[in-house]
Amino acid sequence: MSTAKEKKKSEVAPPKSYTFNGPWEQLLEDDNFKKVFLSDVLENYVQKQRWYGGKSSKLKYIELQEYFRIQQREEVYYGLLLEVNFEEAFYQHYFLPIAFVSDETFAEKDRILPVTINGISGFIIDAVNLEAFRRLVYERIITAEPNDTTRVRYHCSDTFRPDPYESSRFMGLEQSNTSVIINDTSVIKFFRRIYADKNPDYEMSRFLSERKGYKNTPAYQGSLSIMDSDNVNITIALMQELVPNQGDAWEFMLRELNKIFANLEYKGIDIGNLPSVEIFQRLKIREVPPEIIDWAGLNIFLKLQKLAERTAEMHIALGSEFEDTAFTPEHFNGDYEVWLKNRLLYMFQNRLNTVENNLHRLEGPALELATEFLERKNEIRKRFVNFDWTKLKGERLRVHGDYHLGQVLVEGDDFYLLDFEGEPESTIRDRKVKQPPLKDIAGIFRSFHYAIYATIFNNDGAYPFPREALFQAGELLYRYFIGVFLEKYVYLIQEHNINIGYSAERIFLLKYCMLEKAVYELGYEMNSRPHWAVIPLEGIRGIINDKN
Ligand SMILES: Nc1ncnc2c1ncn2[C@@H]1O[C@H](COP(=O)(O)OP(=O)(O)O)[C@@H](O)[C@H]1O
Ligand SMILES: O=P(O)(O)O[C@H]1O[C@H](CO)[C@@H](O[C@H]2O[C@H](CO)[C@@H](O)[C@H](O)[C@H]2O)[C@H](O)[C@H]1O
Repeated sequence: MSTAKEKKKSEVAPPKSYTFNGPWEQLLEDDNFKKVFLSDVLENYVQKQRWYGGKSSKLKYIELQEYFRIQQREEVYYGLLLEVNFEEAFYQHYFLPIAFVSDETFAEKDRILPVTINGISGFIIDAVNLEAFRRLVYERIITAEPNDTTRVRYHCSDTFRPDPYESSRFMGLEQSNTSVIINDTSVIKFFRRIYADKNPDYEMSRFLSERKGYKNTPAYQGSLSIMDSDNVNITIALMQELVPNQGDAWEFMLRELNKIFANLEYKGIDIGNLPSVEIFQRLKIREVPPEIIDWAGLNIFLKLQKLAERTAEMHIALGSEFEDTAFTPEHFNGDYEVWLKNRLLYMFQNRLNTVENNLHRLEGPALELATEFLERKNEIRKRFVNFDWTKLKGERLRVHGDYHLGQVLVEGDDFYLLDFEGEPESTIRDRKVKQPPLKDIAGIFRSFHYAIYATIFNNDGAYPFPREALFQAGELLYRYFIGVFLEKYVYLIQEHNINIGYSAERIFLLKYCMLEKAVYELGYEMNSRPHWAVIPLEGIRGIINDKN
């Protein structure tokens, strides 16, 4: 491994190419190559990648944490685990598979460094671009030995009946990892940001689909992991069934909401006269007033019930384990309370700081709300401190952890739940802590609220009503959405003896987790799309103004 001292940057100009007089299979044993490769060459490359998560920090230097061979017979690629160190005194790990290609047509994308190896000129590129690499990984997974104990481990699920390799292509969607589609039936997701542990997406996918037979997530088919020098199992790639779909539930919800808001004019609805309902009141569809059904249509409520059903089934599966301690349910206790409060107070402080430092980037209602957020900081902090485990009787389970409409695929009238990696900001250990399942419910409710506000903001002027009236209609609709969802969800959860507490406990946890999520979102938006910060700020105000 090269040292930080060796890597003091930018004293020499970046090399234009590298010559190695040995075979490709020995390239990474050449210290000089590593020095050149890890210099500005890789730094410049990495910082341009979509999957690079350090864009708001200052890169100091890159070290090669581990490397391993991804190999089948004579065909060899390298998997690199890069440690990216930042000026701000933290680091992140990334996975980069590399290949050597001499034919330029294979190196149209993601060229990292021109090299000459044993007299043959070519390029080092990101291997994911090569069909041969994707094929090799697929074939190694489907032919994996049942109990692979080698350092580079491939695993194939007993429940998977693979076909021989035929084709592969990039998923081509906006994402933080890199997914490729194999044979139009499987998806291999190469994790880019790597954590020194089993990835929760792998753990949850395998647990839910292989062990519990939960049908509404893509079936686990296999994986690639490595044992690092400390004997820790690190997930590198996850292979799952490709679920045919018509897009995600976020896009679906935005389309539905646009129709619902357009109906206000089209159906001549008097917003001030629409019947109201208590927030968190459970509602069967027949209890939703006819005026609301007439306005929003029955279909959206049927869809919400279906989503509630699939969500409840996920939690029922997650709450039904009695052997594997990574998944067995637990009760609230003092340790959890201390962990939770520490984490949330730290996050809250970080948000205050971010908002204070970025007030100048906000204007109009966002600025007003952000100022109110800062003024009411003690009130919000008190809400986070107000958590007393001795009053809570429900269970904690492994949960989705970052449940929102963008993590749900729509397939006909049904839904598939995806991406169990957890909140990008949390540490890997925190993501595996058992939480009240209502944390996920709070996540999806925040997403309903987001979708309602995004519809109003994105379609400025499209609905001929004052903005305040649209907010009023939106808040009302939100109450009916969550009422219908809650009724179905709580009914199913209780029918399967998962203890999420009595009504007062449930409402306390929902509000607590919704405030947590909205404060989390405020940081996410300030960092990635400040013009959306107004949405979580509205959410925070709504939650703290509700005194019950
Ligand atoms: N198994 C799958 N079947 C169909 N589409 C999928 C599957 N896995 C992912 N997708 C699509 O790819 C997108 C990104 O996947 P996701 O797992 O959320 O990636 P990332 O963790 O990199 O953000 C999803 O929103 C979904 O549209
Ligand atoms: O999907 P990711 O794991 O990357 O989640 C992050 O990005 C999400 C945005 O893509 C962000 O979600 C927030 O915006 C959504 C609309 O774009 C909304 O549906 C969610 O409710 C809201 O939280 C998520 O918080 C973040 O972790």
